[in-house]
Amino acid sequence: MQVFNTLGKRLQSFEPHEPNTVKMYVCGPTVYDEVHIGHGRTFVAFDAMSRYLRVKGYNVVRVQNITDIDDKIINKARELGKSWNEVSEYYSKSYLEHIGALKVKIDMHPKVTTHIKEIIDFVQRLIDSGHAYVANGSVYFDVDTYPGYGELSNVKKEEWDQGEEIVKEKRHPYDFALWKAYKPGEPYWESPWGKGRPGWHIECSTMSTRYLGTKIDIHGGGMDLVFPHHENERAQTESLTGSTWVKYWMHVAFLTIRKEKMSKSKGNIVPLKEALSKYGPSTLRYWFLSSQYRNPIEYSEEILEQSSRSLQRLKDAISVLRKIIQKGPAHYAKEEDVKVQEEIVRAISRFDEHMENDFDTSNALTSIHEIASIVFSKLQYSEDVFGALIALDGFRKFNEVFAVMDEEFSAELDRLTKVIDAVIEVRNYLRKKQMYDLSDQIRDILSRSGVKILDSKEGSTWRFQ
Ligand SMILES: Nc1ncnc2c1ncn2[C@@H]1O[C@H](COP(=O)(O)OP(=O)(O)OP(=O)(O)O)[C@@H](O)[C@H]1O
Ligand SMILES: [Zn+2]
Repeated sequence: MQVFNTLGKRLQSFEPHEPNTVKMYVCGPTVYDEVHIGHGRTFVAFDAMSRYLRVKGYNVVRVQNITDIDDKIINKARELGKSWNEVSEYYSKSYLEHIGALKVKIDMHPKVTTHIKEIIDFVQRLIDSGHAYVANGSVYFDVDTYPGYGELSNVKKEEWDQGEEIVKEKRHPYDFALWKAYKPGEPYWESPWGKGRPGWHIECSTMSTRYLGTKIDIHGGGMDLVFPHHENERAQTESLTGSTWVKYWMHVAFLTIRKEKMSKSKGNIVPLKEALSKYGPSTLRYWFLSSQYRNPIEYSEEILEQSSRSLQRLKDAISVLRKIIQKGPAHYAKEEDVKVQEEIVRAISRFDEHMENDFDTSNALTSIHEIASIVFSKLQYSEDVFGALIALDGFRKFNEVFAVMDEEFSAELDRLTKVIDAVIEVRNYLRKKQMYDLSDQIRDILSRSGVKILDSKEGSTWRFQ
């Protein structure tokens, strides 16, 4: 499998440190506003990667932090006249709820404020090893002590002035804060350097090494994090451990709105909770994954409606397949059927090939639509049960990665389908006996439960509305 490494900007073959385990750390949100669909895009991208890796047999451990103390949280609390922790607690709860509703599986959500001791310890070790220095109660990382600085982002340190308020106390303008000295009115923790709070970058180095050890396989986030955040994380961590920290640096392109990055600070967000209630998790995931993660996506209502229709087409194909299978029994496949079966198998292996190519969910999805086309143009008429079983398996595999049709593959649904089929059979009998009052009543009852019956001369079929 090939993955694109931001470090070196090239495709590399994927070989995790340990043969069966993938350790993944994704930078989570700063919780001062609602989680939005831009976050959704990035978090779902890593979710699909994890799911695919799990299908391949890896044990994936995903850690994603919550930044629950930061300038932006403090400012928001001031604006609202609330305490900083009221703000961060409210938004982190909302974040966890909605990212869960989006079916993003994260194993651990460590928060900065419950890891202050570990952060202080990390900073102290950087000071002890000569990579950091104390100035006026703050601690800065001495960038000149890490020769690899700039390799990840290709940004020259000399060209970067962090724009800190008190630059004078830094040895170089490009040094960055590991620990910020207390300012009146701000939250603080006690430390060997006096009262203060952690800088932004140090939290991810600390929490990642705390839970995943000193070597991780995938570290990622949105593209905006390459510089300075990940460049700084890398410098601190590798200075401390003395060895390569991350094997693959992976970054997701932006979700944009009116061609601009969607972000809390720009005030142009579509909250995830709104999008979830309007479109549901599956349509959102489908849209996010219909582009490869390194290509930007532009938000519009039309694109979501179109995604919903495309997804429905896949679900309709599954209904056709289920009917063919239920109808059975399997007959000996004709030559034509075998050709169709082979076509389906080829489409399924193309799905894999695209996923193996840097998680190209976009082309992988195209292969799945090819199967749907085969269902509608061929299987529907040939009613070849073997072909239908192969195709259904392809859809199942697709869903294990995309998680957009979970209802279609639940055991519950299997049972429900059988019950509805039985009711339809009774109704067909009633219609044959011209007992239309009763059969109409059944149709109305089913319709109220979201089951739409389609009558034709040959009999009746049904689908979920
Ligand atoms: N529009 C977006 N598209 C893709 N990923 C995004 C987008 N916005 C944020 N992310 C990613 O989500 C994670 C959390 O980001 P963060 O909390 O900084 O969000 P934000 O809205 O950009 O906030 P801010 O405006 O304060 O920077 C990061 O990995 C970030 O790269
Ligand atoms: Zn981070």
